[in-house]
Amino acid sequence: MTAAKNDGQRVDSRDLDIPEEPLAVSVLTGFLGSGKTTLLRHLLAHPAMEETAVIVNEFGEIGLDHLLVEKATEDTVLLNSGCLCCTVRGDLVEGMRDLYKRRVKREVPPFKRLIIETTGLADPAPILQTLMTDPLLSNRFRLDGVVTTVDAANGSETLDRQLESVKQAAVADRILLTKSDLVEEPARKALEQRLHSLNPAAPIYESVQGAVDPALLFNAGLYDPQKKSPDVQAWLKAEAYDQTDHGHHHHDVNRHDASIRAFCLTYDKPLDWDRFNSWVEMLITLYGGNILRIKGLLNVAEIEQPIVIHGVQHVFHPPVRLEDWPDDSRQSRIVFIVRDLKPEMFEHTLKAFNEDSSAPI
Ligand SMILES: Nc1nc2c(ncn2[C@@H]2O[C@H](COP(=O)(O)OP(=O)(O)OP(=O)(O)O)[C@@H](O)[C@H]2O)c(=O)[nH]1
Repeated sequence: MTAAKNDGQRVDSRDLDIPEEPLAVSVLTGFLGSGKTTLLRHLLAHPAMEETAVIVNEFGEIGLDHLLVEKATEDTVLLNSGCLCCTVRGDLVEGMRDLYKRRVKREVPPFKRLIIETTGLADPAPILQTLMTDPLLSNRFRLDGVVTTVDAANGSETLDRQLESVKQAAVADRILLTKSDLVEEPARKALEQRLHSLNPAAPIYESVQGAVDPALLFNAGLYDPQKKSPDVQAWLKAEAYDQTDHGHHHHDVNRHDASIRAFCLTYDKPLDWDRFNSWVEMLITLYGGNILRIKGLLNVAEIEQPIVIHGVQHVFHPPVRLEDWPDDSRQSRIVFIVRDLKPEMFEHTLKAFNEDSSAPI
């Protein structure tokens, strides 16, 4: 089969390398100077990271120069390891589409994984939303997870001063505590505890000079590519969240993270799908910006299999129907990370929408 190129030449589709599955994307975020580039350097030199492309969504300089050997195309460089790196100074969506196009046309090596390094000042939520909603990107890429670097030496102070850094830690699937060589054990433990209460489900790993096993940081999504099946328990980690005692959180109003709450709602009866959707719509309309992340495993009336939902602020992935329940429980479990909102409000409104027949649907 042939297709017309913009310049009028014909392209033989046998020349195209179209990936069979969406490519895994990991978002690497973390505050300025927290060690993102150092981590990338280490990761990209690891044999397990072959077939990786990196987009550095930065305005500053890229610190990967010593690894560069060859220019693949104008703004893309091939690293020693065979990985690919390009800098997107403008629009990330354009950059990703362009990189995908070049991969399909075999102009760059056939990478299977993409890491996006965000600028240190970024709120990662809009980037996650873009990945989930852009129609061209969401078919070609799937979000594997968010890796957040936190500087063990300055992390606590940064969390005090910069709301962005709190959000970066709150939406992480994996947290990497960097520069742990620079702090004493008690200070590191206190920071770990703080990060854990911000985001109870994210494992925290330590690293010095970016040294970490890449296997710990990737494959954080619902779908386990090794087993070729979803691993919903590892993904949801409902048991890590505060289930009942809403008073556990510290209430130091001078700390940004005092405003962040992570909790799990459970619901025993099957949910009415329309009512549940109306509830979510209500939450998004009224509080979208304050809902950093929602993940859920739902028991929906008249559907035997569980339904998985995943949202970031205003945006939701399309719900996924799994083949089977991960355990014997048929409870719906929804985990939230929110800002300036009370768990009780979620609990009461979920009940009202599902059980009060006069509630709007
Ligand atoms: N002692 C020590 N220094 C580290 C470690 N990791 C990174 N650094 C240093 O911290 C500084 C900042 O690290 P980068 O990797 O550039 O941090 P970044 O997050 O990419 O920084 P920006 O791109 O500015 O946001 C560099 O001087 C690193 O050498 C570590 O584990 N221990």
